[in-house]
Amino acid sequence: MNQSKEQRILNFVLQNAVRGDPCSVLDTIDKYCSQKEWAMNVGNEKGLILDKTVEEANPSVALELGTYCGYSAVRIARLLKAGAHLLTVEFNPEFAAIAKQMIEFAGVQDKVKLLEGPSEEIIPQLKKKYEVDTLDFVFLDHWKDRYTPDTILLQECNLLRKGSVLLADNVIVPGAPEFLNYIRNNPHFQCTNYPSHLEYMKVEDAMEKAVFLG
Ligand SMILES: O=C(NC/C=C/[C@H]1OC[C@H](O)[C@@H]1O)c1cc([N+](=O)[O-])cc(O)c1O
Ligand SMILES: [Mg+2]
Repeated sequence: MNQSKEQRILNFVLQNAVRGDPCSVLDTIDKYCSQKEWAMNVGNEKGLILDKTVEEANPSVALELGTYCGYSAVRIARLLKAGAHLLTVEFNPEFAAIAKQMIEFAGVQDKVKLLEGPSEEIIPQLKKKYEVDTLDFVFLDHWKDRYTPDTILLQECNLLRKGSVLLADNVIVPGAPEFLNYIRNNPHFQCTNYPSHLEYMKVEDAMEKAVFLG
């Protein structure tokens, strides 16, 4: 049975990146996906916006929705302080298996917990099953029509505190118009838009930051 694109990306990393070096893993994925096969990693341009947002938030507990191959999980985990950790949620078992290997190769496995399943099932389990109090940072990069319901669910589950930072990828392409409408008209969030480009393409995209005001 021939390999998936995601398996080809992982193999390219295993053969060309430096084990235990997160930056080399990120650069190698970006090289493959810009030169050989496009893939939906956040990429280096939007990745720099993600880096700055994570550094500013300096989270103890971070959540990512939509792991895919683990590119942004590695990107976030490499910036976390000692004792901080990232919970990342992936619904697709094939992607989760690839991401697990990517995270381990990068050497950030001690900072990352990969949770397999639908976000709407996992979010309500975070407090009791995964011992989360509140989330300091949330990266939304999963199904675009889940951004709004999952943001509402995070609030209903009391997982946000005053100052929690949400960052959403792809608010232009593929687009999350209903999320933008929800979050920008919600008085409990302070929003900032970061224009950028779709990963590996000359297509406009943007990220939206939303700080929970409590
Ligand atoms: O669908 C996108 N992301 C949704 C990811 C979906 C995955 O996460 C949840 C589910 O397991 C699925 O495997 C996406 C699509 C494009 N795109 O250009 O098509 C670009 C991006 O950055 C994206 O995050
Ligand atoms: Mg994305």
